Amino acid sequence: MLANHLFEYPHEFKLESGKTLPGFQLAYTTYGELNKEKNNVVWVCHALTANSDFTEWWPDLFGPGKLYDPTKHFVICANMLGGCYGSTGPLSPNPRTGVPFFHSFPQITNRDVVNTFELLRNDLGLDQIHTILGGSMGGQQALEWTIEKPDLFENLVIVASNAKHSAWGIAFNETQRQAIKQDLTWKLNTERAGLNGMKVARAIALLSYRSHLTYDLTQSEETDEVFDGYKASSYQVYQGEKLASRFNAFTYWILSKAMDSHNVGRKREGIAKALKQIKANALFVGIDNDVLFPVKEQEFLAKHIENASFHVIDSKYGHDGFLIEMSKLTEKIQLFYKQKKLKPVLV
Ligand SMILES: CC(=O)SCCNC(=O)CCNC(=O)[C@H](O)C(C)(C)COP(=O)(O)OP(=O)(O)OC[C@H]1O[C@@H](n2cnc3c(N)ncnc32)[C@H](O)[C@@H]1OP(=O)(O)O
Ligand SMILES: N[C@@H](CCO)C(=O)O
Repeated sequence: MLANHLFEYPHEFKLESGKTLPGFQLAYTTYGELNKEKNNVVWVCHALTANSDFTEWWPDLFGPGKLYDPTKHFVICANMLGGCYGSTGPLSPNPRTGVPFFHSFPQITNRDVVNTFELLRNDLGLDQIHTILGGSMGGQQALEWTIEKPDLFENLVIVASNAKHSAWGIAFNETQRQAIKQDLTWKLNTERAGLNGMKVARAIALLSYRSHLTYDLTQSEETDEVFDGYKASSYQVYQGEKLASRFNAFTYWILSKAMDSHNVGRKREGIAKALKQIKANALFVGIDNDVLFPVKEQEFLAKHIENASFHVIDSKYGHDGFLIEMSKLTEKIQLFYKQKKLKPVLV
């Protein structure tokens, strides 16, 4: 029932920057079947390093008997443009030259990513979306889309995200890109260029994805006798290695820049006016201890959107709690449907 597909867009695609891509492809995953009324669509937007297989990184939400059940819903998620899981990105061959884009891949924004989703949606003939869900960068994209197409979405669920990427978030991303830049291989046009720098970038990022409390609870030494070779140190190294086995520095660079450029108010006369466009019933969930997308950012969103609720998940994990606190997140979404008297389950 879980199926992978490819959408090819063979025409020139204009980016927000004014630059163009000579077409693109999106690799996407679906789970379940579209019903006759075409009203059972659940669209998921993935975060920075995740992929279109939502059952891998949000396993508790999707499956038979779960909140989003493939016997009732048609769940879809596309790998974002610029990524490295099958959609067009910096390692894809540039049809204009026949060799991978590498450093020549143009800068993209969340709005560009959403425009590719919109082309896919049209191609599939989906003219209503029951619920769109996204966390972190995926939440930024879900928000962009519900602003751009207010009549398309019935419900919007956003976790640990924001209306505009914060100065703090940009500073973290820039520091990570500086680490990539320091890697002497970064200038090369090879798949592994900048990979050691990216390992450091991931280690830096982890400091913003977790919290003081997380490290305290999971990486503290058990004895007073240690004076080198700390658990916290090997954890940082390991996390860099782990990402390097499934990602590349070009995509890391492009997507972190896309995140930095996130501002729903751009060319829409400001954030407040942009958020007023949203017609969907909205749920914003913040994660306690999230230093990267602090709960005040989700509270702000809820305040500026009609029909919005705001909840906080108590967590010791910080930002990554949006991927880890599955049962608490499921409860919040169930409650949202119940309070709004909405039917999450369609038959
Ligand atoms: C569910 C998935 O991970 S799907 C895989 C793709 N992931 C995605 O697409 C979404 C993004 N995912 C993520 O960001 C992360 O996977 C999270 C947030 C979901 C979970 O993070 P994790 O890194 O798995 O958890 P955590 O921080 O507890 O680290 C555990 C790993 O660190 C290792 N580790 C823990 N402490 C130490 C230490 N002191 N020194 C070295 N290694 C350590 C563990 O052995 C474990 O290794 P493993 O992942 O190879 O089993
Ligand atoms: N752990 C998340 C963090 C960004 O939200 C990821 O790697 O995508």
